[in-house]
Amino acid sequence: MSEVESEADEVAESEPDEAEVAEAGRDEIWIEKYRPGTLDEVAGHDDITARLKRYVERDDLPNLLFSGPAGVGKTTSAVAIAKQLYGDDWEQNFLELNASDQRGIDVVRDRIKNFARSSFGGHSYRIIFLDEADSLTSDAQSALRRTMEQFSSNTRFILSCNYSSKIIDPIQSRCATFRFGPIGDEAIAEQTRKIAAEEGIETTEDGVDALVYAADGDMRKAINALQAAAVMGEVVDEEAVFTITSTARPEEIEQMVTHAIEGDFTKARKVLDDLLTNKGMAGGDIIDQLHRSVWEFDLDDEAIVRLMDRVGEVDYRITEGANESVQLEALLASLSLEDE
Ligand SMILES: Nc1ncnc2c1ncn2[C@@H]1O[C@H](COP(=O)(O)OP(=O)(O)OP(=O)(O)O)[C@@H](O)[C@H]1O
Repeated sequence: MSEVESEADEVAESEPDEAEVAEAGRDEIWIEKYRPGTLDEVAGHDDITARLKRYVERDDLPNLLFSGPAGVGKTTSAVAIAKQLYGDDWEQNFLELNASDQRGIDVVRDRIKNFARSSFGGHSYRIIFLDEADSLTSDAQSALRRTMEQFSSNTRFILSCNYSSKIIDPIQSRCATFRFGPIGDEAIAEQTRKIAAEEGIETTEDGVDALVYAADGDMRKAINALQAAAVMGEVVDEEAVFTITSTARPEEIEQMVTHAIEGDFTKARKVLDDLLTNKGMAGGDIIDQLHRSVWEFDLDDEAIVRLMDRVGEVDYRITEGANESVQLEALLASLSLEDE
């Protein structure tokens, strides 16, 4: 194994988590240090923040439902609303709960009731932020709906979830829904450049592009990757970012698919093996990258259709627990056979 490979192997074994990032010599986790404090600072969701600001200005907040993928600013926006409404008192008037609390929904309900019964600082309502609301069963959601009604005079709920379709209709109809999409590339690039400048970290242009690519719309992922890469070396470049995030370069994915489509299964399998073994990538992530990149490859329409068909099938099988490398090899094998 070459030096570069063994180095890649070492760092790719596990993606650094937030605690490791903090331990690695930095005082603070950057996602917290640079969490926007106001709605104006929330990047990439101008329409949403403009509407939320109007509620705050009128001090007239309805119940809210925030839906969208991880790391795009749902919690951040809820906290910003509380900060803008309550100023220094915001922590006394804002309760953050996780609906998937290990101790069960009864504990969550009790905490909601205790918080909603009390009042603080003469405000007419307090805010309860319930994260992962879509992890509640329909029965638990029905109970939550009754609690929302019971305390509607002095409490506003902000529910956060990945999929609003998993929230029962009676709750949806009691909330104003905001769909937070993945954050745009430009907003992620701008935020990571800003943080790097404040931290005195040098980034190359291809390093920022790699952060944007690896983050795939998730600002938390981009900032964590920047911090982890900054711990690794002087300059945050493409190499550092792809290594630290266990992300394949788009060229590697293209190479793998092209070999397979040209009928050279052995070469295609070698690239796959390198991604799984040396770069420590998960099969599901390779499928995600394949899915994202297909349109950028120089393939004819028929090849794209065939590939997408296989990607859908393999994605489903991996999600259901099938062996990742068997599935990916089978995908490459079927592409290789098609050409004959
Ligand atoms: N729109 C954004 N603008 C600026 N920073 C952001 C934005 N979204 C996320 N971040 C950064 O990522 C961190 C995590 O974001 P946040 O907790 O708001 O994500 P979330 O959408 O609530 O995700 P989850 O569903 O996983 O809880 C923030 O502390 C902040 O540093």
